[in-house]
Amino acid sequence: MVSLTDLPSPSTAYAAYASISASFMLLQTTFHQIVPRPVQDFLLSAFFRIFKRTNTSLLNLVIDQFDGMSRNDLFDSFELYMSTKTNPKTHRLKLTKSSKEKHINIKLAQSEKIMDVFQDIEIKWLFICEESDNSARNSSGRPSSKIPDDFGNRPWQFKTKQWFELSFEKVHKDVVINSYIPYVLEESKAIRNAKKVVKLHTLANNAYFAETPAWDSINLEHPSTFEKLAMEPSEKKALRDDLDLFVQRKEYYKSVGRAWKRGYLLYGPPGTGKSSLIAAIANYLKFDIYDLQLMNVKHDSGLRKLLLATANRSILVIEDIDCSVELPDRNAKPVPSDRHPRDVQFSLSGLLNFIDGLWSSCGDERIIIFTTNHKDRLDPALLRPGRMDMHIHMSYLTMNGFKTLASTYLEINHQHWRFREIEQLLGSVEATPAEVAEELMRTCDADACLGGLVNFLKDKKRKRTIVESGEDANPGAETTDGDDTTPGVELIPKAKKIKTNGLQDVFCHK
Ligand SMILES: Nc1ncnc2c1ncn2[C@@H]1O[C@H](COP(=O)(O)OP(=O)(O)OP(=O)(O)O)[C@@H](O)[C@H]1O
Repeated sequence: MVSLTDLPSPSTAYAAYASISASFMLLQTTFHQIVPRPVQDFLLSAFFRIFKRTNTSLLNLVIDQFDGMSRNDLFDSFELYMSTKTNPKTHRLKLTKSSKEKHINIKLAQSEKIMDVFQDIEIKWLFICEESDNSARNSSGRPSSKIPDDFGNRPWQFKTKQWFELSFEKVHKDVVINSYIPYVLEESKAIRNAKKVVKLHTLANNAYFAETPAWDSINLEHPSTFEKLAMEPSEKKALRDDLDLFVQRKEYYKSVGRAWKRGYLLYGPPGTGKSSLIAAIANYLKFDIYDLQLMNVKHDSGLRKLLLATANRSILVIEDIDCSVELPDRNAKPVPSDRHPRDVQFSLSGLLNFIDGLWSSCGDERIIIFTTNHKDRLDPALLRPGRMDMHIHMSYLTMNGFKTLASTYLEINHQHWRFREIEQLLGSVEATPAEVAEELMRTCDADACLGGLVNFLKDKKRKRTIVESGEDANPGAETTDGDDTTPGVELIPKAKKIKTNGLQDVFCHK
């Protein structure tokens, strides 16, 4: 216990106070004499900032780049979001772009601050990046351990620790955590989606010989969009609405106990836009395409591995399902490999069951598209209700479809004096959008193109009349396999068309 006699006398206390005051005044004078005025201002403002921060009602949230050894999703999302929030007060930005990326990435530079406002709450963002050299090295000058450190860096790299600091009034803590952060995550998802480069995955070159074929990928640079597709507007709208509903229904699919997948069957003559529609869907949803050429797959096991290697939010396309491979009957036993020309050892039922079952339940947001030129030749198993959710008929060109092409190819967005005649011809002759598009590309002169199209359609009509009346359309001409895009193909049976390159032919611009 402290007694009164232990306390310093008033004169001792006064002497101590006088001595501290004198030292303080001496320090202050020295500070003013040696430290330049701008540095003084900076130190004082820093002092007051720290003082203010620790004594007011501000709350700081720290979002590290790494959570232990794994990346922190929040950091990546926030980084993306911040790139759209730069303003004239921003002093320094970092720009990056890898060879595979189309867009330039904008990031904040060290110590940059950004002010964001959400529901009238001011939120200040600060980006901090700290680097320090890694000292523990082996004899070759490299660090001994190969395990990434807690910043996720390989040990021979500089340690870089990056984080965001958000500061705002403490009273808004709940709004920021429960509303603002989910909002930032949603926004960054949309930004990521907009930046996403859609890919086309095809079987690797050695797929046919490999026991376990693999996917190769390239950027899908097909410019097809719903707007440019020559289709009936009502059909386009129905399909787009269906896609919109599908991607929004994660919880619904879960609640009804179904895999989150959707199947579309596109059927119609060659050149009516089935591949273009697939590209338009991929561009619209930003889903990658997996183009599965069944001809290049030998066994059920290889097929399963390929399907399991596909990612979520993707479209699995099997083109020309009726003729791309001789699928054995669904109830038949596999054909012995020594008797089958292609060693095919998988069945249509195996493929369908796997797609319906395991494959689709292993992932989310899967779309599967089959295409065919001959719906009537399809195995009934494919047409069974519930298997393909929508059957989309890609038909010969209608007047509405033609107007879309005229707008896209010739920029004619109003009535043209040739339209009446073209409408009459399209009503009596079957022309594919591919054929008409070809005519519309012949010159830059719209009148000349439409005149050429009229002649083309009249010629087609004449040939068709001759074929129907049993006369020889091209007297003297040699009989050839011909181009099966002519509507006459429906009247004269042709040999089965075997596709070799599928979507690759259409999509890869060399
Ligand atoms: N409906 C359409 N709208 C706009 N362009 C089309 C349409 N159909 C065809 N085209 C044009 O014709 C070209 C070939 O069409 P596409 O390959 O999409 O037809 P397809 O039905 O898939 O043919 P195939 O059955 O031979 O694969 C496209 O690149 C496009 O320029």
